Amino acid sequence: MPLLVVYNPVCGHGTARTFFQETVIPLLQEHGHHPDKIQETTHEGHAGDVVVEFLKSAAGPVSIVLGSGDGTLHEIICALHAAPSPESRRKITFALIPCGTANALYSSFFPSSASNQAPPTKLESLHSLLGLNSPSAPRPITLAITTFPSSSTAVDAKRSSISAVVTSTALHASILHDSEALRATHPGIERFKIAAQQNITRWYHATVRLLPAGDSIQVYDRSTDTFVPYPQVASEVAGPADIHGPFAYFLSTVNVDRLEPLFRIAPLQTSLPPPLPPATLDIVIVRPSRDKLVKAESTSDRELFAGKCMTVLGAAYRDGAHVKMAYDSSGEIVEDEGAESGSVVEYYRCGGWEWIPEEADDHAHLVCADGEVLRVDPKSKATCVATQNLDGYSISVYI
Ligand SMILES: Nc1ncnc2c1ncn2[C@@H]1O[C@H](COP(=O)(O)OP(=O)(O)OP(=O)(O)O)[C@@H](O)[C@H]1O
Repeated sequence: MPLLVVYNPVCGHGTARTFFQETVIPLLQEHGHHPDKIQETTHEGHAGDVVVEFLKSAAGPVSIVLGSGDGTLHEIICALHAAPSPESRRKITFALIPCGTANALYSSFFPSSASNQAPPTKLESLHSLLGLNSPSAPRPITLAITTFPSSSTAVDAKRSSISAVVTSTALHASILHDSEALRATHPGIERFKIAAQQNITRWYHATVRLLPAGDSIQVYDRSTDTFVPYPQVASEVAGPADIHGPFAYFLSTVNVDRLEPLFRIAPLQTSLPPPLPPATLDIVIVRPSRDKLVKAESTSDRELFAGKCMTVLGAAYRDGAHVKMAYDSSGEIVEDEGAESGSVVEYYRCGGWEWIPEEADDHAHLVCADGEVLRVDPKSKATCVATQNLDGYSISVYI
């Protein structure tokens, strides 16, 4: 099978070049795999161009050894979507080498946990390509396609983006927006925590419309630890369901239960894995209106709720404990409370969503797709839909 090796020398702590030259390429050669092309990226967007060019010269299914974070994989997938689609179904299987900052896809497929006898190394996916791990089929990945109807007539107006990890608005999109400016001084995940502190008191004004997968929208019921049909579509005709803001947190994931090795924000992706098909995404929402101690959108109430948000996000680092949190009768957050108290986190599984920001709220117009930050046009919306079919491509990861 044709083999391409691509690595991004500047992602994460900038170690990919040394790791590829000293470890990855020698290991491939030792096992009789001689790459058709080895390419170090030289600029933003380069990885996508390299893959599209390679596919023109290589017939049939291809393997790609990719040394990067999630953002470079995102660029490749977007470049495939922008390129003319193949006439026959094209299979692309990635061996991921986690060299980036967050490496959400890799750390979800090869998780670290207290119970791991031997923590995963950076070579697990490559070992599967080489047949050194116990045999398992490559895992097809679900993609989330976000489209932005544009009022702009500019030729280069960006109309869509595709995520293999996360699509978000609200706090998470603001964090990714602000953290990019901190990359030079904070190359590790601490830049996300600094940006979170800068944005934690903000609320985002929008309406979310949940879109069914097939005819189903599901909501997590923490009292039974199962998904149950979302009430508004239990009627005969399934239709969209609206959730009104303000929102503190709104995020959806495909494929991943975590955004960093220990930040398990969508834990049900692995504890209650979605059956396929149809393709679905998991949505995690935190809204201040569910907290009875929040009376108004005042500075003091936003500060009060910021503390609750930090508690929720902190619990995500404790193996996804936030999905079990509830408000007790005095409005304080407790864990594993009985069914009668209200969940702090709303957790949905469905086919997609629409985010319709209020025009006056500038920050509510930001959307993050795997680290790329885009903006909803005034009076417009973003629509995100899960799929396993990207044009003529079938994309998998060696696990
Ligand atoms: N030679 C290069 N010089 C500058 N930027 C580059 C180069 N090669 C790739 N890039 C850009 O580097 C950016 C960061 O890459 P990537 O997202 O993979 O890593 P990361 O942000 O460190 O990790 P993660 O996405 O997992 O948090 C990408 O936007 C990519 O376009």
